[in-house]
Amino acid sequence: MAEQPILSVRQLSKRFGSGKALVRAVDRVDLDIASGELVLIMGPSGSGKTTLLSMLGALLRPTEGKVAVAGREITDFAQAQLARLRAQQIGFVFQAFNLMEALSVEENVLLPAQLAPGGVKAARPRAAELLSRLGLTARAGALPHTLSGGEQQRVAIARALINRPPILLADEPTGNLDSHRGQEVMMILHDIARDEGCAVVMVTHDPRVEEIADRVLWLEDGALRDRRSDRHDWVQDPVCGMRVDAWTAMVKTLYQGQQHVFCSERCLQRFNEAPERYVHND
Ligand SMILES: Nc1ncnc2c1ncn2[C@@H]1O[C@H](COP(=O)(O)OP(=O)(O)OP(=O)(O)O)[C@@H](O)[C@H]1O
Repeated sequence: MAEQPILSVRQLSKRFGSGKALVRAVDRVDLDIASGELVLIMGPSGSGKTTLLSMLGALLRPTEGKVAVAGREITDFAQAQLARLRAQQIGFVFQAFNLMEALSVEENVLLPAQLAPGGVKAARPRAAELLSRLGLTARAGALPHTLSGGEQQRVAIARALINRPPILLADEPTGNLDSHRGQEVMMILHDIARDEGCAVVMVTHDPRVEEIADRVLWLEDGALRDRRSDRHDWVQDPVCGMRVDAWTAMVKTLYQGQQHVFCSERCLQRFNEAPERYVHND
């Protein structure tokens, strides 16, 4: 990576609990993210994705290791410094849109600008530009509950970008959206990464997003690896017959000592109802 990474972590670890209850949620992760890059973090449930993202966004202090934003180490920052850093350098988009219900769309978008040097007034043209870009101009005065899920998530994206942060962190941003709206939100994030030079790091379970990502990282048991360099391990879903990558599949079960992999929870449920229908011991 020729340029200095906008976000860099070294030997980053987070442990919860102790003794028998010790959880190594993130375990000695090294990672460099460049400006304008769209990076996906995927992995099974409970593998440490949210914990890693929270440390990347200075929302959670690591147990060990270092985090640097634009070459500046933030590990020893006091709470007030971290709050300023988050307000100015990092935008967050979550699965739950977390909009303020009593505020209009535009007021929601402008909220983080209160913490920016120019304040809300200076940010108004930027808010108008973002609302236009995200197709929300006509809804600027509306209250969030009158918007569709996809529109609400677009408001959350505009809010995350109001202070022109060089880093945008998104945790399951399409988790509450149908596939069409989800795809739309993904393309917006992709375009923003490209046009604004913003690094986008996204946690997702959605394999369709892989196509638009620059890098796909796989987190398992707290450890990270580059998934595209790994080979695929194609197997057949025993219920529907679909080709599934056993290496990355989320839905698996053990039956008679053998692992079976499924395309969805629905197929697993059907399998569990009558496994003997799908497993042939010949
Ligand atoms: N505050 C906490 N206290 C104790 N354990 C925690 C805490 N936060 C997370 N963990 C544990 O750390 C591990 C990683 O959790 P994390 O939420 O980061 O996983 P994830 O990959 O984001 O999961 P999912 O895809 O289900 O959201 C889990 O075993 C979880 O139970």
